[in-house]
Amino acid sequence: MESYDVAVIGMGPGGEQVAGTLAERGLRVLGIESNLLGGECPYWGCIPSKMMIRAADALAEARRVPQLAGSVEGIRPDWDLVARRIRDEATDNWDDRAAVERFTGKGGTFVRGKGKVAGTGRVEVDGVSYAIAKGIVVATGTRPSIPPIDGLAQVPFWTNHEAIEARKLPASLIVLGGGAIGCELAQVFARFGVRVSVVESADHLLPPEEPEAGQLLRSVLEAEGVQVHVGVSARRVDRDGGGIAVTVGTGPVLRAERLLVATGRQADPVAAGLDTVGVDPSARTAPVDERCRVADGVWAVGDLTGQGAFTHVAMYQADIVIRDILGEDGPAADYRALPRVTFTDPEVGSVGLSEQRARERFASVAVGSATVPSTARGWIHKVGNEGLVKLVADADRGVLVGATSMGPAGGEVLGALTLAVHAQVPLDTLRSMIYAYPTFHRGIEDALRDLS
Ligand SMILES: Cc1cc2nc3c(=O)[nH]c(=O)nc-3n(C[C@H](O)[C@H](O)[C@H](O)COP(=O)(O)OP(=O)(O)OC[C@H]3O[C@@H](n4cnc5c(N)ncnc54)[C@H](O)[C@@H]3O)c2cc1C
Ligand SMILES: NC(=O)c1ccc[n+]([C@@H]2O[C@H](COP(=O)([O-])OP(=O)(O)OC[C@H]3O[C@@H](n4cnc5c(N)ncnc54)[C@H](O)[C@@H]3O)[C@@H](O)[C@H]2O)c1
Repeated sequence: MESYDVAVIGMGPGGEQVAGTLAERGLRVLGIESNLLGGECPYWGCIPSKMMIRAADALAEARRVPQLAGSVEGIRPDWDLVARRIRDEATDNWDDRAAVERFTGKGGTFVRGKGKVAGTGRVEVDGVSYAIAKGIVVATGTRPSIPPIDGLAQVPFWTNHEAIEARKLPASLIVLGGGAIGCELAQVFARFGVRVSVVESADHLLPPEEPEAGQLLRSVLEAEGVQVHVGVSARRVDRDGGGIAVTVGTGPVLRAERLLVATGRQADPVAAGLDTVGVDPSARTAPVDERCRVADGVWAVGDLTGQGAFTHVAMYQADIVIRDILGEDGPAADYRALPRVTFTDPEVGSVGLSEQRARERFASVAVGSATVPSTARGWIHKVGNEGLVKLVADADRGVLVGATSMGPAGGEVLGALTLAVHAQVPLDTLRSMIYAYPTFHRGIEDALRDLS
């Protein structure tokens, strides 16, 4: 039986980081990936979707020119340019040769296949066993979660994979799920001329975020022609000629050429063999401690851990696991100041707790907010200036425990708020600092004044 120091099962952003770094540090590392080395983020997630968003935002900015600067003749969206950029620049036509060479160049051994933990110190890849001396790291990510809606299994639909791979856009699209994927892609496709409807079962878009943000995003999308249905679930799905019909609650039947299902993700700890090292077979995610340990000699990172399905979480956890395997000191995982950004226009950035979550946790909560158009920079920006800053403080300790920054560059403004929550900067310190004029981040100062 071949033996290695470390096996990494699943080579998305989390697994790739662990495997590559440990190989560079001289360990004998076996990297196992059933699909493409790099995972969702570079091939069907963050990177190609943000390229799509970049293109859609360029169109939106061009359409704003008449209100600010004159006229732009003949804006003609051309999806072919985006589809080609995704093939040529982002995904190498979904070929991971360069990533595999990067990993083997660091000294790692790569095997393509389905891996699983087979008890302590052992992994199996498609029936072949390997002995693992120091540690097994499981980073198998998630796959789309498909809701049990009558008729859905009988019709063709897109998940993020088909949406990212699209060479040609449909004339119309129903998006099931108004979360991060649903909202980002709905806006992209609408800006390229697709008639888009979004169906979200929660009572506002982006349900984990502040309701104000979800409501504002809804009005922005509607102003761009997207039909938004919130607080209703799809009851059934049927074929409708060459397209799809979705019956929403007791209400309308939506019809479109295509359906995109973006209703969340699911992990599978048992498929990764984690039950063989003591994980409850009914667990929906891999239970990890503050060092991402699952059991003796077994770690998990990334979406599989359920600590936030973001590339930056996978990479943050990867660094913790690398240190733990190498026996190096360093801080344990701390998710209090976990930032997330939905890259719609306006961007919706948030960190830490929402007001509701904070009220569940702390006796005395203060909130303050400011709208972007009411700031000097927002007013100057004019068209496309929708947004807000909302702060949530634990009033007893006088520190921020959560914040939202929505607006143009909302994800960038979030940086200052993430630092404040992470470092527990006293509110008085935040109030006494100087905010450059006229920046979007001056909205933070206005919201601090509003805290009560
Ligand atoms: C459309 C979209 C846009 C996104 N945008 C952003 C964004 O802007 N910012 C952000 O932070 N996050 C974004 N995300 C989320 C981000 O892609 C994920 O959080 C990240 O990829 C998770 O990394 P991971 O390493 O946990 O798993 P994954 O990237 O899911 O990788 C897991 C890998 O494991 C492999 N695998 C699974 N089972 C096995 C097995 N048994 N054996 C071998 N290999 C296996 C899979 O093939 C896969 O390659 C986006 C996601 C999507 C879908
Ligand atoms: N910018 C980013 O960082 C970014 C972008 C895209 C995705 N992601 C990550 O990928 C994950 C998956 O994205 P997602 O959008 O699929 O999941 P999500 O959990 O963010 O959103 C899914 C949405 O679908 C809704 N929903 C569930 N069942 C439904 C049904 N039957 N009918 C109507 N609505 C239903 C949920 O209420 C939820 O709002 C995200 O949670 C996020 O962590 C991140």
